[in-house]
Amino acid sequence: MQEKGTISIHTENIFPIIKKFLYSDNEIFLRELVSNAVDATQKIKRLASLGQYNGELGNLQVEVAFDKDAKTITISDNGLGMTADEIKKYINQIAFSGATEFMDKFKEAKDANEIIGRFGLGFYSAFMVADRVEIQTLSYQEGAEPAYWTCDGSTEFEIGKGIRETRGTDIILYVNAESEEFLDKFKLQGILDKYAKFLPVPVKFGTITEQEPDGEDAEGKPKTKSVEVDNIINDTNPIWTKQPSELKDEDYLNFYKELYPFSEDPLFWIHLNVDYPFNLTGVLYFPKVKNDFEISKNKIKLFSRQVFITDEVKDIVPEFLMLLHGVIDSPDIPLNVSRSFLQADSNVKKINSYITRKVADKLSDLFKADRAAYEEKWSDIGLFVKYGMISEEKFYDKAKDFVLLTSTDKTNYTLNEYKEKVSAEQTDKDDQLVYIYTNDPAKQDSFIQSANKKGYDVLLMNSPIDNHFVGQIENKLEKTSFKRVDADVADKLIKKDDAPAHILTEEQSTQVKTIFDSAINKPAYKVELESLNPEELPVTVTMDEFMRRMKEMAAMGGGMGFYGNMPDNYKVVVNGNHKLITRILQTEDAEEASRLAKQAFDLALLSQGLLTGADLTAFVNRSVSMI
Ligand SMILES: Nc1ncnc2c1ncn2[C@@H]1O[C@H](COP(=O)(O)OP(=O)(O)OP(=O)(O)O)[C@@H](O)[C@H]1O
Repeated sequence: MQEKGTISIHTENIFPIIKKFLYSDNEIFLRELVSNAVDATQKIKRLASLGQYNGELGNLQVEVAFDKDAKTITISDNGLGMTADEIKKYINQIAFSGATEFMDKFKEAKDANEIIGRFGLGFYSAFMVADRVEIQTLSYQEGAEPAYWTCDGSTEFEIGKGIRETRGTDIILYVNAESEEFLDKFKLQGILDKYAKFLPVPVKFGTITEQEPDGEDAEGKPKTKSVEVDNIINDTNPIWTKQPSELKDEDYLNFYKELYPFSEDPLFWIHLNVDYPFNLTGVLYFPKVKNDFEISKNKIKLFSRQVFITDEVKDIVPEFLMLLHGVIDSPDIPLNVSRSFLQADSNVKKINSYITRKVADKLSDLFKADRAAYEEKWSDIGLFVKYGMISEEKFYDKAKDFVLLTSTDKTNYTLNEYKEKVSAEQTDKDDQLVYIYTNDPAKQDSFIQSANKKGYDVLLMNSPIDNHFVGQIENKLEKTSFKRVDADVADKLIKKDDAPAHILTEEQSTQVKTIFDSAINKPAYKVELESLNPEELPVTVTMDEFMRRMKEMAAMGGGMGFYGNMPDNYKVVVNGNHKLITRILQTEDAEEASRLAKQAFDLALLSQGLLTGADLTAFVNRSVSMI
């Protein structure tokens, strides 16, 4: 019995399109065929468990082999096999039931994944690399005859009696001239490692040499001999398929090493396991994140029933968790559809919020269970937490209880603890709490010391995300504002009614202002006289908090272009109550008074790292002449 026929498709010839269009992604043919083979073995197992197959199951396995001379790649399985009728039904017809739709839609598809899965063309991806494909198969059904099918990529096929003697299927690809690169051990091994490493059925690819004990030598030392054993490329039972109770920390760490061989150990992990309302398993790791986000991104691998699909999980995992590593496996994620569809998919949305919740719960547990250990990890996880609080409302609601604020003396506080700590000293006359922070403790040291002297605490906000984070919590917390420690002199950071009295008369104040204005002689620096604590520095240079934030936003492209174009403006606060100012007033020689003023101003600049170039040289020379 041999039959020829035409594949039932309404469109002339689909293969040239598949081949040409999908060329860049052509390695996925192996994923598709190996997955079909795995499915076939799982189906026979299922039939056996349902009592619909009573024969020997044998060692269920898939094998990938290649023959460089014959230019073939063969994917074999001992699954359920197909009868000739089933080939006609599943290969000839079913595959192309969507062909018309395919022809309409293929133009908008962006990659091979999209087309192949969406139109049930898994098997036909073989034609991306093969001139001719042959099936040899024997069905599990009693009395079934072996069947054979072949097709050269045109719409013509041939079907007839096959030669396979045991249950299962061989798919033989006659590799085309452009795809001979696939006839290579390392190339195929690489593709299998990528897509098939965790398939649930053993996949054999050639053999490897192992050493086996072989008695003892003449001196009684143990001997070994080389034996060829099957090279099974996959771990059929990866940790995410197991129950957390079966696993030890070591198992998680080993798995992490297997996925990311050159990475440092992760901080901790979350085992995901849901089956309702969607099905999802996986393990997500918190890596040690360096300040460079980008290199840590895109490390989560997405699987569907243990078949690797992609490491682009952008729409499935919330943006702020893109820094996590690990695997997610879900048959419920529509893998083969376009981006916009994925974003609108309700399962994807649920998965997204499930992951967010699990991560928040894990952090909360860690915080509650062992505060000290949590604080130790804070420098690494702080980034996730803050990023999450900024980008996801739901996460903010949970994280507000375990986010930590770190003071310059390295003590950590929760939001509530911090409020409690500073509210007595740092509430201003309008009942607003003022949190003071530094983004550069070395540069702002003199300001920090002045603030501490006044009994104020200064928070450390020097991670790349803190700028945004400050804005976010300021919005959320009631009656609370943030001021960078150098936004004003310490006496003025928090406006209270108890300002020290002026010791200068108005006339004297004007006189001092004139001396400083002419000594400094720079339009960007505006001199103002304040009556501060006599202990404070005689001169301080500050930039207004509002102005500075606007300029920072403009620099980051935040739409504050107007502020970005403004020149830097500084306030030069002269402490009228400081004894140096009195001395300047009493100095009769105008030149000497100006020199003193200039010296005090330069010292203020120096303490902030603002004194550079010729100004610095002039300062050094002046200082030398003064001592
Ligand atoms: N190795 C095999 N053993 C038994 N049946 C197979 C084998 N390969 C393919 N088939 C049959 O051919 C059908 C079509 O396969 P194809 O890969 O084109 O689509 P699919 O597997 O149903 O869907 P998709 O690959 O898009 O997930 C399969 O559903 C299966 O019934």
